[in-house]
Amino acid sequence: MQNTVSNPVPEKNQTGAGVGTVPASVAMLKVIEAWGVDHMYGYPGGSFNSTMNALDIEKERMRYIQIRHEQVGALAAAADAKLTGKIGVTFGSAGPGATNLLTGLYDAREDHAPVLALIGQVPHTNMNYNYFQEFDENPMFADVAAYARLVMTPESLPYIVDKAIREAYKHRGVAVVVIPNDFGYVQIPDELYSSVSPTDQKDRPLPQPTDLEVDAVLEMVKAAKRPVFHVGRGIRDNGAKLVELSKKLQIPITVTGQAKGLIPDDYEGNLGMLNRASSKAADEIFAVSDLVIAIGADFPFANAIYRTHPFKFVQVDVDEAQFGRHHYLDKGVWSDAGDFVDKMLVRSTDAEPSSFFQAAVADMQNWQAYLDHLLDRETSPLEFEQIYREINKIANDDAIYSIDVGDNIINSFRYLKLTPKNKWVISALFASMGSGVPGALAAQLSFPDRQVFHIAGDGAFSMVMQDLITEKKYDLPIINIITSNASLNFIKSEQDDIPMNHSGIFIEDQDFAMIARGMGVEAVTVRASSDLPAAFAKALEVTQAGRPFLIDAKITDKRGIPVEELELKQQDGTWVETVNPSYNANRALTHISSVQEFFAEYDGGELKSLPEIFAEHNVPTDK
Ligand SMILES: CC(=O)OP(=O)(O)O
Repeated sequence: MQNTVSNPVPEKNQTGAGVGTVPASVAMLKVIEAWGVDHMYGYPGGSFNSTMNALDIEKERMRYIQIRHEQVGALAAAADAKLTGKIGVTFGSAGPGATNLLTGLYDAREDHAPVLALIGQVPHTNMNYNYFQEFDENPMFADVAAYARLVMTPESLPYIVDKAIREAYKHRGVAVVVIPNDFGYVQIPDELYSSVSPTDQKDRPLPQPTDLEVDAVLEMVKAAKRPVFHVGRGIRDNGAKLVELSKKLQIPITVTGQAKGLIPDDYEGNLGMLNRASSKAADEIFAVSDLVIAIGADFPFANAIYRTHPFKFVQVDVDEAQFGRHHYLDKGVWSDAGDFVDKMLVRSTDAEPSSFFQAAVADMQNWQAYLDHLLDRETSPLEFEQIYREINKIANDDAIYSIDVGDNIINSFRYLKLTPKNKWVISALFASMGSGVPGALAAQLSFPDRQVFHIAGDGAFSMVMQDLITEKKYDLPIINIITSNASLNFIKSEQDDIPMNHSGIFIEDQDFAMIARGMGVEAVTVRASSDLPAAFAKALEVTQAGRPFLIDAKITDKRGIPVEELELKQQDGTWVETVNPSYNANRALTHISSVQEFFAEYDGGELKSLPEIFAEHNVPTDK
């Protein structure tokens, strides 16, 4: 009765090469391999040993990446999916191994990343007896997963995993398969996996815009005086076409967090991101726009930014369930972003040169000059800008960036110069602190020949720093840059913006270089900008030799200019810019009465207000 579930004891040294049969767990891995997956992240536990056995059998085809906390594995699988578009795979054993996955799985769900999570379960004969680490796992995953199933027979395991992968792709989300450990050892007929035939995801038919829809949008563009694009990750590799459209229709571009780099940062009409991580130009131009065309964009700050401005709103989205999610619709176009842009190019004629577009470009150039001026300074104690100067100096043109949550999101947006050759991974909607190390692991594993930067604050890094061990174990030559200022500085700024004392945001400073060295990773500490060139030269030397490196950059807790505090209103037919007083209630800036004072507070004497720039470009002030 060797092959029955009632006697699931594994044979030693199973090879998976039995005549016509194979362990169910091996059959499952072969399905996952057939979908083009070559590595998965996890940490073993007793309830997962049948799959660990299969991972040993399949080690030539499936690389097991041993992370040191399941949350890191789940976040890394999500990052794999965000970086490659292909499904990421992670696992955890029953009980705590399963619960530890949740943060990463929610991150995947929120950022529409297809992820398969395999969950260990006690042997089926022990289920429902309150057995060690046993609990009913499916209800817990019901919310995060688009598909969650408990495997009921060994023979169904390869099918259920294949189905789970299809569901994850279809919903661009999480699929969970819970596997009673004993089932994985059972020999099942090998045709149960060999009949699996993955579908090429690129062949998925995408909704197309009709001529009528595109013409209606073009009419709205003609009627608008200050149109703006807001572009998300849905634009994928069509950034160059959007630049062409932006020039042709004279419409400036703003982007979402995940779309950084998809439109070259050096395109003059790319104003960058909105809201707190924004450029001044993006926030200002968006605030005065009378037509927003959102293309493949999800935007978590819609209630703060979209709904507070009176513009007409066009939404172009590949997912018909997303329409109206962020703003009432003047026009919805159910379409792939690239196909929409293609058709807009074909059906439009060149717009007249627009003073509004020129003013948007000038506003961005003025902002860029301000940033360059801050980059060029020398500072001791170290401020954050010079770190970005050094990164830009040594970065390859196809470098990949994993940026953790906090001030580094704002600063990376402002100071890193990216093009579509680069890749960038963040935890955008779930904003999970601790996503930086996992993102870098995923980047270096999926793209072993490319340079990978990981930038994190001390708070975020200390949540996952044990996984420097993983960088070391697999010789992943990641450049880790920790900006440490013993403060949760992003949260400090939020507390500064409301009337409250600082509470709970100061954290113990650590010697992260010493911690890294303790884990076998070479590292240095820097305290002044003059230390940076040598530190980055060492980082290059070590990573080019195939080893990870860490720079612990001790920075001040200075806040970058909070451009989201600027407000634009029309008064007597002209635009007036002020600083929103409600932001300043509890800090030294309460005395500020003009935007010029506000700019000066942040070393921005050369910054111009938007009404000044509008005046220089004769932008009509009518409503
Ligand atoms: C979350 C947070 O405040 O991080 P940082 O200190 O890096 O800004």
